Amino acid sequence: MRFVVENLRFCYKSDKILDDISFELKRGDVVAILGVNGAGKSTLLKTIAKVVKPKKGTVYLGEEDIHKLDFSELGKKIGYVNQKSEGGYLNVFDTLLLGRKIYFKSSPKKEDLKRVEDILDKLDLKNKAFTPTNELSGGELQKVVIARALLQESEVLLLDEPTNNLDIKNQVEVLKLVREFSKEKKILSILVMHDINLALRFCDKFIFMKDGKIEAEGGREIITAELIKKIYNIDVDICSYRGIDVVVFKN
Ligand SMILES: Nc1ncnc2c1ncn2[C@@H]1O[C@H](COP(=O)(O)OP(=O)(O)OP(=O)(O)O)[C@@H](O)[C@H]1O
Repeated sequence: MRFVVENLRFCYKSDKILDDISFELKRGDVVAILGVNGAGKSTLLKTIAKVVKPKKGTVYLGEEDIHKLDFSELGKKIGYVNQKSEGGYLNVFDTLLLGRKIYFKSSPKKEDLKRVEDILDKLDLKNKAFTPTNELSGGELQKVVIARALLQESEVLLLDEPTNNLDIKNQVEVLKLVREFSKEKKILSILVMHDINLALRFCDKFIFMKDGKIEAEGGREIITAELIKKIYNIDVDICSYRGIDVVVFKN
């Protein structure tokens, strides 16, 4: 199953924010979208998720133009977590159960409850299960909204800066889980990220944006000191530590 973004263009009033964005990805891939502040990364996710309407272009999932689907159909195909989440009066358990709502009618099945319990355990949130989400810390809330999106098991998962607010252990836990879900359930995960080293550890494919356009895309072989200089205007070395590529900035 192919996921194809074709000639997307988006403007805020007269400002062109996305210009002729095209790429093709496949299910099971974990993809990082990288680039400087203001490059258009969040706008690209919003345009794919139909939060904003493109001026031009199409997004296909298989043969289907996903922008022609209504919102409930779209929800089954695309999960989207934006940069800023707000808590509410529902507790963590019920909030997570909402992620399973498309799989049951009036009451949840045993399987749905089990899925929620498992993810609470994996993300170390068991002790917060009955806490209203508006009483969580920023990082705890971030984990809950990502967990809810994972439980939805949509075909494409869009996460805008998923490790924002998270300490280093939770950054690793969340990205591990996103990767596990993507591989097990053949979900295409597209993540806006700033930390290139985390992206290198957890993603298979990289899309670098600059001024609303794609500057480079591909596997880890595209991440070179030249590309980093071109995108961020900083000098780096790319080293290998225990077989892992690491980007280190030079003084
Ligand atoms: N609601 C809006 N109205 C007008 N312009 C906007 C709006 N939202 C974003 N923009 C502009 O669109 C451009 C792209 O913003 P976007 O949030 O997509 O960038 P980004 O690459 O995700 O940045 P960051 O890394 O800082 O989150 C920026 O120049 C921003 O000022």
